[in-house]
Amino acid sequence: MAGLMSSAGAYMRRLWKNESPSVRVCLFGSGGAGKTTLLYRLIEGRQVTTVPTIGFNLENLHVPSEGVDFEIWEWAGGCSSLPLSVFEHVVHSEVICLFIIDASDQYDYVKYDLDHVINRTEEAKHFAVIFNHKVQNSQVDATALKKMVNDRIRSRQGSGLYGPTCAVYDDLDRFNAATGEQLDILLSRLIHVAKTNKPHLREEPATKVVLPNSSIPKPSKQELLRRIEDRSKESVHQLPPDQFVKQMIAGTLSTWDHMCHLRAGFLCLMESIMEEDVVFAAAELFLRRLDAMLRASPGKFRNTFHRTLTIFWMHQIHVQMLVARQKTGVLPSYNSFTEFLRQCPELMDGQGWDQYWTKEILFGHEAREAWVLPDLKSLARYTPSSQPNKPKKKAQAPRTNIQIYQRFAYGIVKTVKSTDQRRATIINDTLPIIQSYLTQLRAQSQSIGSNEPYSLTQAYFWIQMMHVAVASIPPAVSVDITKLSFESFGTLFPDLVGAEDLWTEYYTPQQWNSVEARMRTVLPRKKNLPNFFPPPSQAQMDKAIASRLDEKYAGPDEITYFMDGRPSAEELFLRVRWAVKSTTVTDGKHDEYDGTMDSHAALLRYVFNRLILTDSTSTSGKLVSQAVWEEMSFLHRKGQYTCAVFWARMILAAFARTDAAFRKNVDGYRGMVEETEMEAAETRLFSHFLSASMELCWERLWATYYSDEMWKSKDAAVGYVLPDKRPLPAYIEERLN
Ligand SMILES: Nc1nc2c(ncn2[C@@H]2O[C@H](COP(=O)(O)OP(=O)(O)OP(=O)(O)O)[C@@H](O)[C@H]2O)c(=O)[nH]1
Ligand SMILES: [Mg+2]
Repeated sequence: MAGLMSSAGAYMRRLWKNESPSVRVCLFGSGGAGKTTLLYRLIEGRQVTTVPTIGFNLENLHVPSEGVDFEIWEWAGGCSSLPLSVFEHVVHSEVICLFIIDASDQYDYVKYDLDHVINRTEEAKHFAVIFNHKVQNSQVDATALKKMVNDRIRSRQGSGLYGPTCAVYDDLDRFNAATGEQLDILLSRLIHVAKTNKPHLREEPATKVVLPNSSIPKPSKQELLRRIEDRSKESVHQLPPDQFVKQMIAGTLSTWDHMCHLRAGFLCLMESIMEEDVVFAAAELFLRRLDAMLRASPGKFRNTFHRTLTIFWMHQIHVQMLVARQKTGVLPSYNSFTEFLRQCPELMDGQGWDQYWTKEILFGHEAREAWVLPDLKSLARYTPSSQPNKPKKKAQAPRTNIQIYQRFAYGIVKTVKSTDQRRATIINDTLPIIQSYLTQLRAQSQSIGSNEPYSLTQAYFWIQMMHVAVASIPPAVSVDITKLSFESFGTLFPDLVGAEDLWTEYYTPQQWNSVEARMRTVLPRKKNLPNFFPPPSQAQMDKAIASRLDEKYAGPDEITYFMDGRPSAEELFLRVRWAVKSTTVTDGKHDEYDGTMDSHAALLRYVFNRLILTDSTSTSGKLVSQAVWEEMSFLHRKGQYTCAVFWARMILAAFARTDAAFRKNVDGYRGMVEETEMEAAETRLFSHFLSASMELCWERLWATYYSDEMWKSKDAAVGYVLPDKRPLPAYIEERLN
């Protein structure tokens, strides 16, 4: 089992691993110290215009003459808010940490950042402090600052617990990141450290000392299994699942112990298993039930309302459910909780949280009310091991018009479900899109599709079929089709999605292929279109769930086109058109942003408008990234900081990828004076922009970079947290020009 589970750390290390033999350097320092300036002085050999770094910049520096390659990670200032995960995953025993201080800053300004970094880089190979003398020959006397920094570093080194070798490069008293003065000395020192083996400072290896949270010894596996056996004999655990839930809500359970918590959590997870954010959906369900229980019998049970702990346990149970699924091929069943628990007795240790949080954090007010990330160790994540014999699921590119119609039809039905717009409006708006898509495909290649021209009747037929299919899923079932990929949906209705000749039941070939049917919707001659289908069987539902989970937890070697609910090309194509259309009628409003499809499109449009109006080459012009950040910062105020950073970076990266022709059109747009002309041009540009980066229209794009646990944390709301799945694309302003 250990092989199946790996900690987030191990997963990220694999993704972020130093594949090349380059030496990693981490640049830390307070905001505005000159880290970015130093980075690009090294990389580009000149002074670049910088903006406050969002997240980090990552560049490679080759020094062929010395045979050394550096991989430099420059972190945004204000390191004291950098989360533990940065240090855990990026700093290891071969890493050089460089802390830059603006020599004109006060010690009070830098000390928190300095302490934060020192306390978290014990694994590093070398730790050095350098002073950036921004203003040369200035009156500022940095002697006091330098002394305090020296004292601080010495005391750390003298503590005997600190691993890295340390140096304060205060002899470089003219060092300047912008002009590059004394940069050669800094570089030669870094090269020297890179080429030197890590000195052994002490006899025993330098291990991080984590003070145990409690002195109570951990129960053994036998002990935990014994607890499970004992408790499961109690009447409360003999109750069938439905009864258990009923009695919980009614406040009539005989006890409310740790095993009851686990069972209630397990059942909530089973009910939420198809949700996109299973753990969070289940946690909310659990807390609602808990609340009902506490109200129903005031004083009977201890109030165990605690959001962070609830999410923690949901996460732990969920990981074990996925592990069980990988072992046996199926999810544990609703009725087999005790059996499930025997496979993972560690869940029975009610103190299990103490490896992850300090008590101070976990039992503070904030963690009780909101989801707060662990401060000791990242949560273990489920990463499926690759199974060489398992057939790989690959999305097939649609070959025939029917397959294309079906995918579009499914996209339409999903759109109807997930936006406020009326079905008829959506269909009317979408049919021309399908037509243009097919025309485009026909123009691009002769071999794609069946080469049949667009047919209104055919398009409409499949829309109707998909709609009826979706409507025949019983409402009580927790299958939310807005979260199902087309492929998973196909497992629910194999007779519909698999059967390309379904139309023959309704239309004669003559009618189906007639020119008339192309131009307008003709009604079938053989049989009326259906109003309902038989609902999917339980077996088909189970298959759809399995397919959805396979997609959601695709192994690293099968990161396919679906990865975690990524919409199909047809769906993205629709989303682009929708985004353009919905934002052209009414301009989006900032304060309504809630991350849904409609508000997301409005956000994109808003930022895009600002982007194309910002002429960074004019003297009065703002930097593009600055303008984007200004436009996004309302999200920051709304407590969605990481979200703001993420979309700012994604939009900027997409903008940086646009081609010369597009930029030229942007210039043309800026030269326009006529308002209506400008509006039309802006819409055209927006449409071009999104068509080139269709993924931007997917409001859950973040899910390919972040786990739900990271993204939805309080930490991500108030500050920037790093993606734990893969790094964001880098962006620097000047590569735009
Ligand atoms: N004159 C002078 N200005 C500098 C020097 N280093 C940085 N600056 C200026 O100081 C400001 C901040 O520099 P950055 O390199 O962006 O600072 P940073 O440490 O990356 O800042 P954050 O990313 O916000 O943490 C910019 O306006 C730079 O031009 C220097 O050596 N001399
Ligand atoms: Mg910077």
